[in-house]
Amino acid sequence: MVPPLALDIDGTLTTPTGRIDPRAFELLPDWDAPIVFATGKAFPYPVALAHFLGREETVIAENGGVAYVDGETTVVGDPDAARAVVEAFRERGGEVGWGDGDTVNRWRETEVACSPDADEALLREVAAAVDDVEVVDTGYAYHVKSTGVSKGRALGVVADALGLAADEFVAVGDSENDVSTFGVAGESYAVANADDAARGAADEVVSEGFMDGTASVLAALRERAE
Ligand SMILES: O=C(O)COP(=O)(O)O
Ligand SMILES: [Mg+2]
Repeated sequence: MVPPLALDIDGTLTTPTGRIDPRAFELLPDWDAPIVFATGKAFPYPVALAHFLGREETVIAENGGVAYVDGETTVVGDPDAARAVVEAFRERGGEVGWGDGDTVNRWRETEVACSPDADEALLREVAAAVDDVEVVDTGYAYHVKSTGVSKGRALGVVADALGLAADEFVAVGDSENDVSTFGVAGESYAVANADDAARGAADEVVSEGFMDGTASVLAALRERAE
């Protein structure tokens, strides 16, 4: 039996230019165990990915702020604190940086994401003045979120609902926001493009990056299960 998977999206299932790697559509639809898509992106993104892969919509979004499994949504964190930080950041001249429509934050319920081009030093300075809020850098965004909210904690909730333990999952990821997942999963892999935090937390750093790395982990898990 192949193991259940907790898969990060950006940097893990994508190409270096941010597209979903087409191999996701070959490898994931028939994976014969639960897959949890665990992302920093807003709720609709992993739901759409699961939907178009023909998988159960079992997802963790917003770095653990939102979890969805078996039709049940769990929302944790203090969006008002995150929004207050970003408001103060704006008042001091900071820009969230996604342009006019801002689809990055439009459906975000528990945190606020700022563009990688945003003024990191100013954002961190403003956030440091507010209790229980932190800034997490995924390489794709600076997330202003409640401390204590994490993908790893959400994986516990989701696993429980599936009748599994979090340590039955194999996790693959690439950044700081995957460290908590790596901490609770039974086995964890950082792809080669991973940041130092993810590399340090993973059981293994694979030699290939992005979907090349993830595909090699999946192939090894499949082989082991045969
Ligand atoms: O939304 C981000 O910043 C990164 O998303 P990810 O957690 O899927 O890598
Ligand atoms: Mg990622």
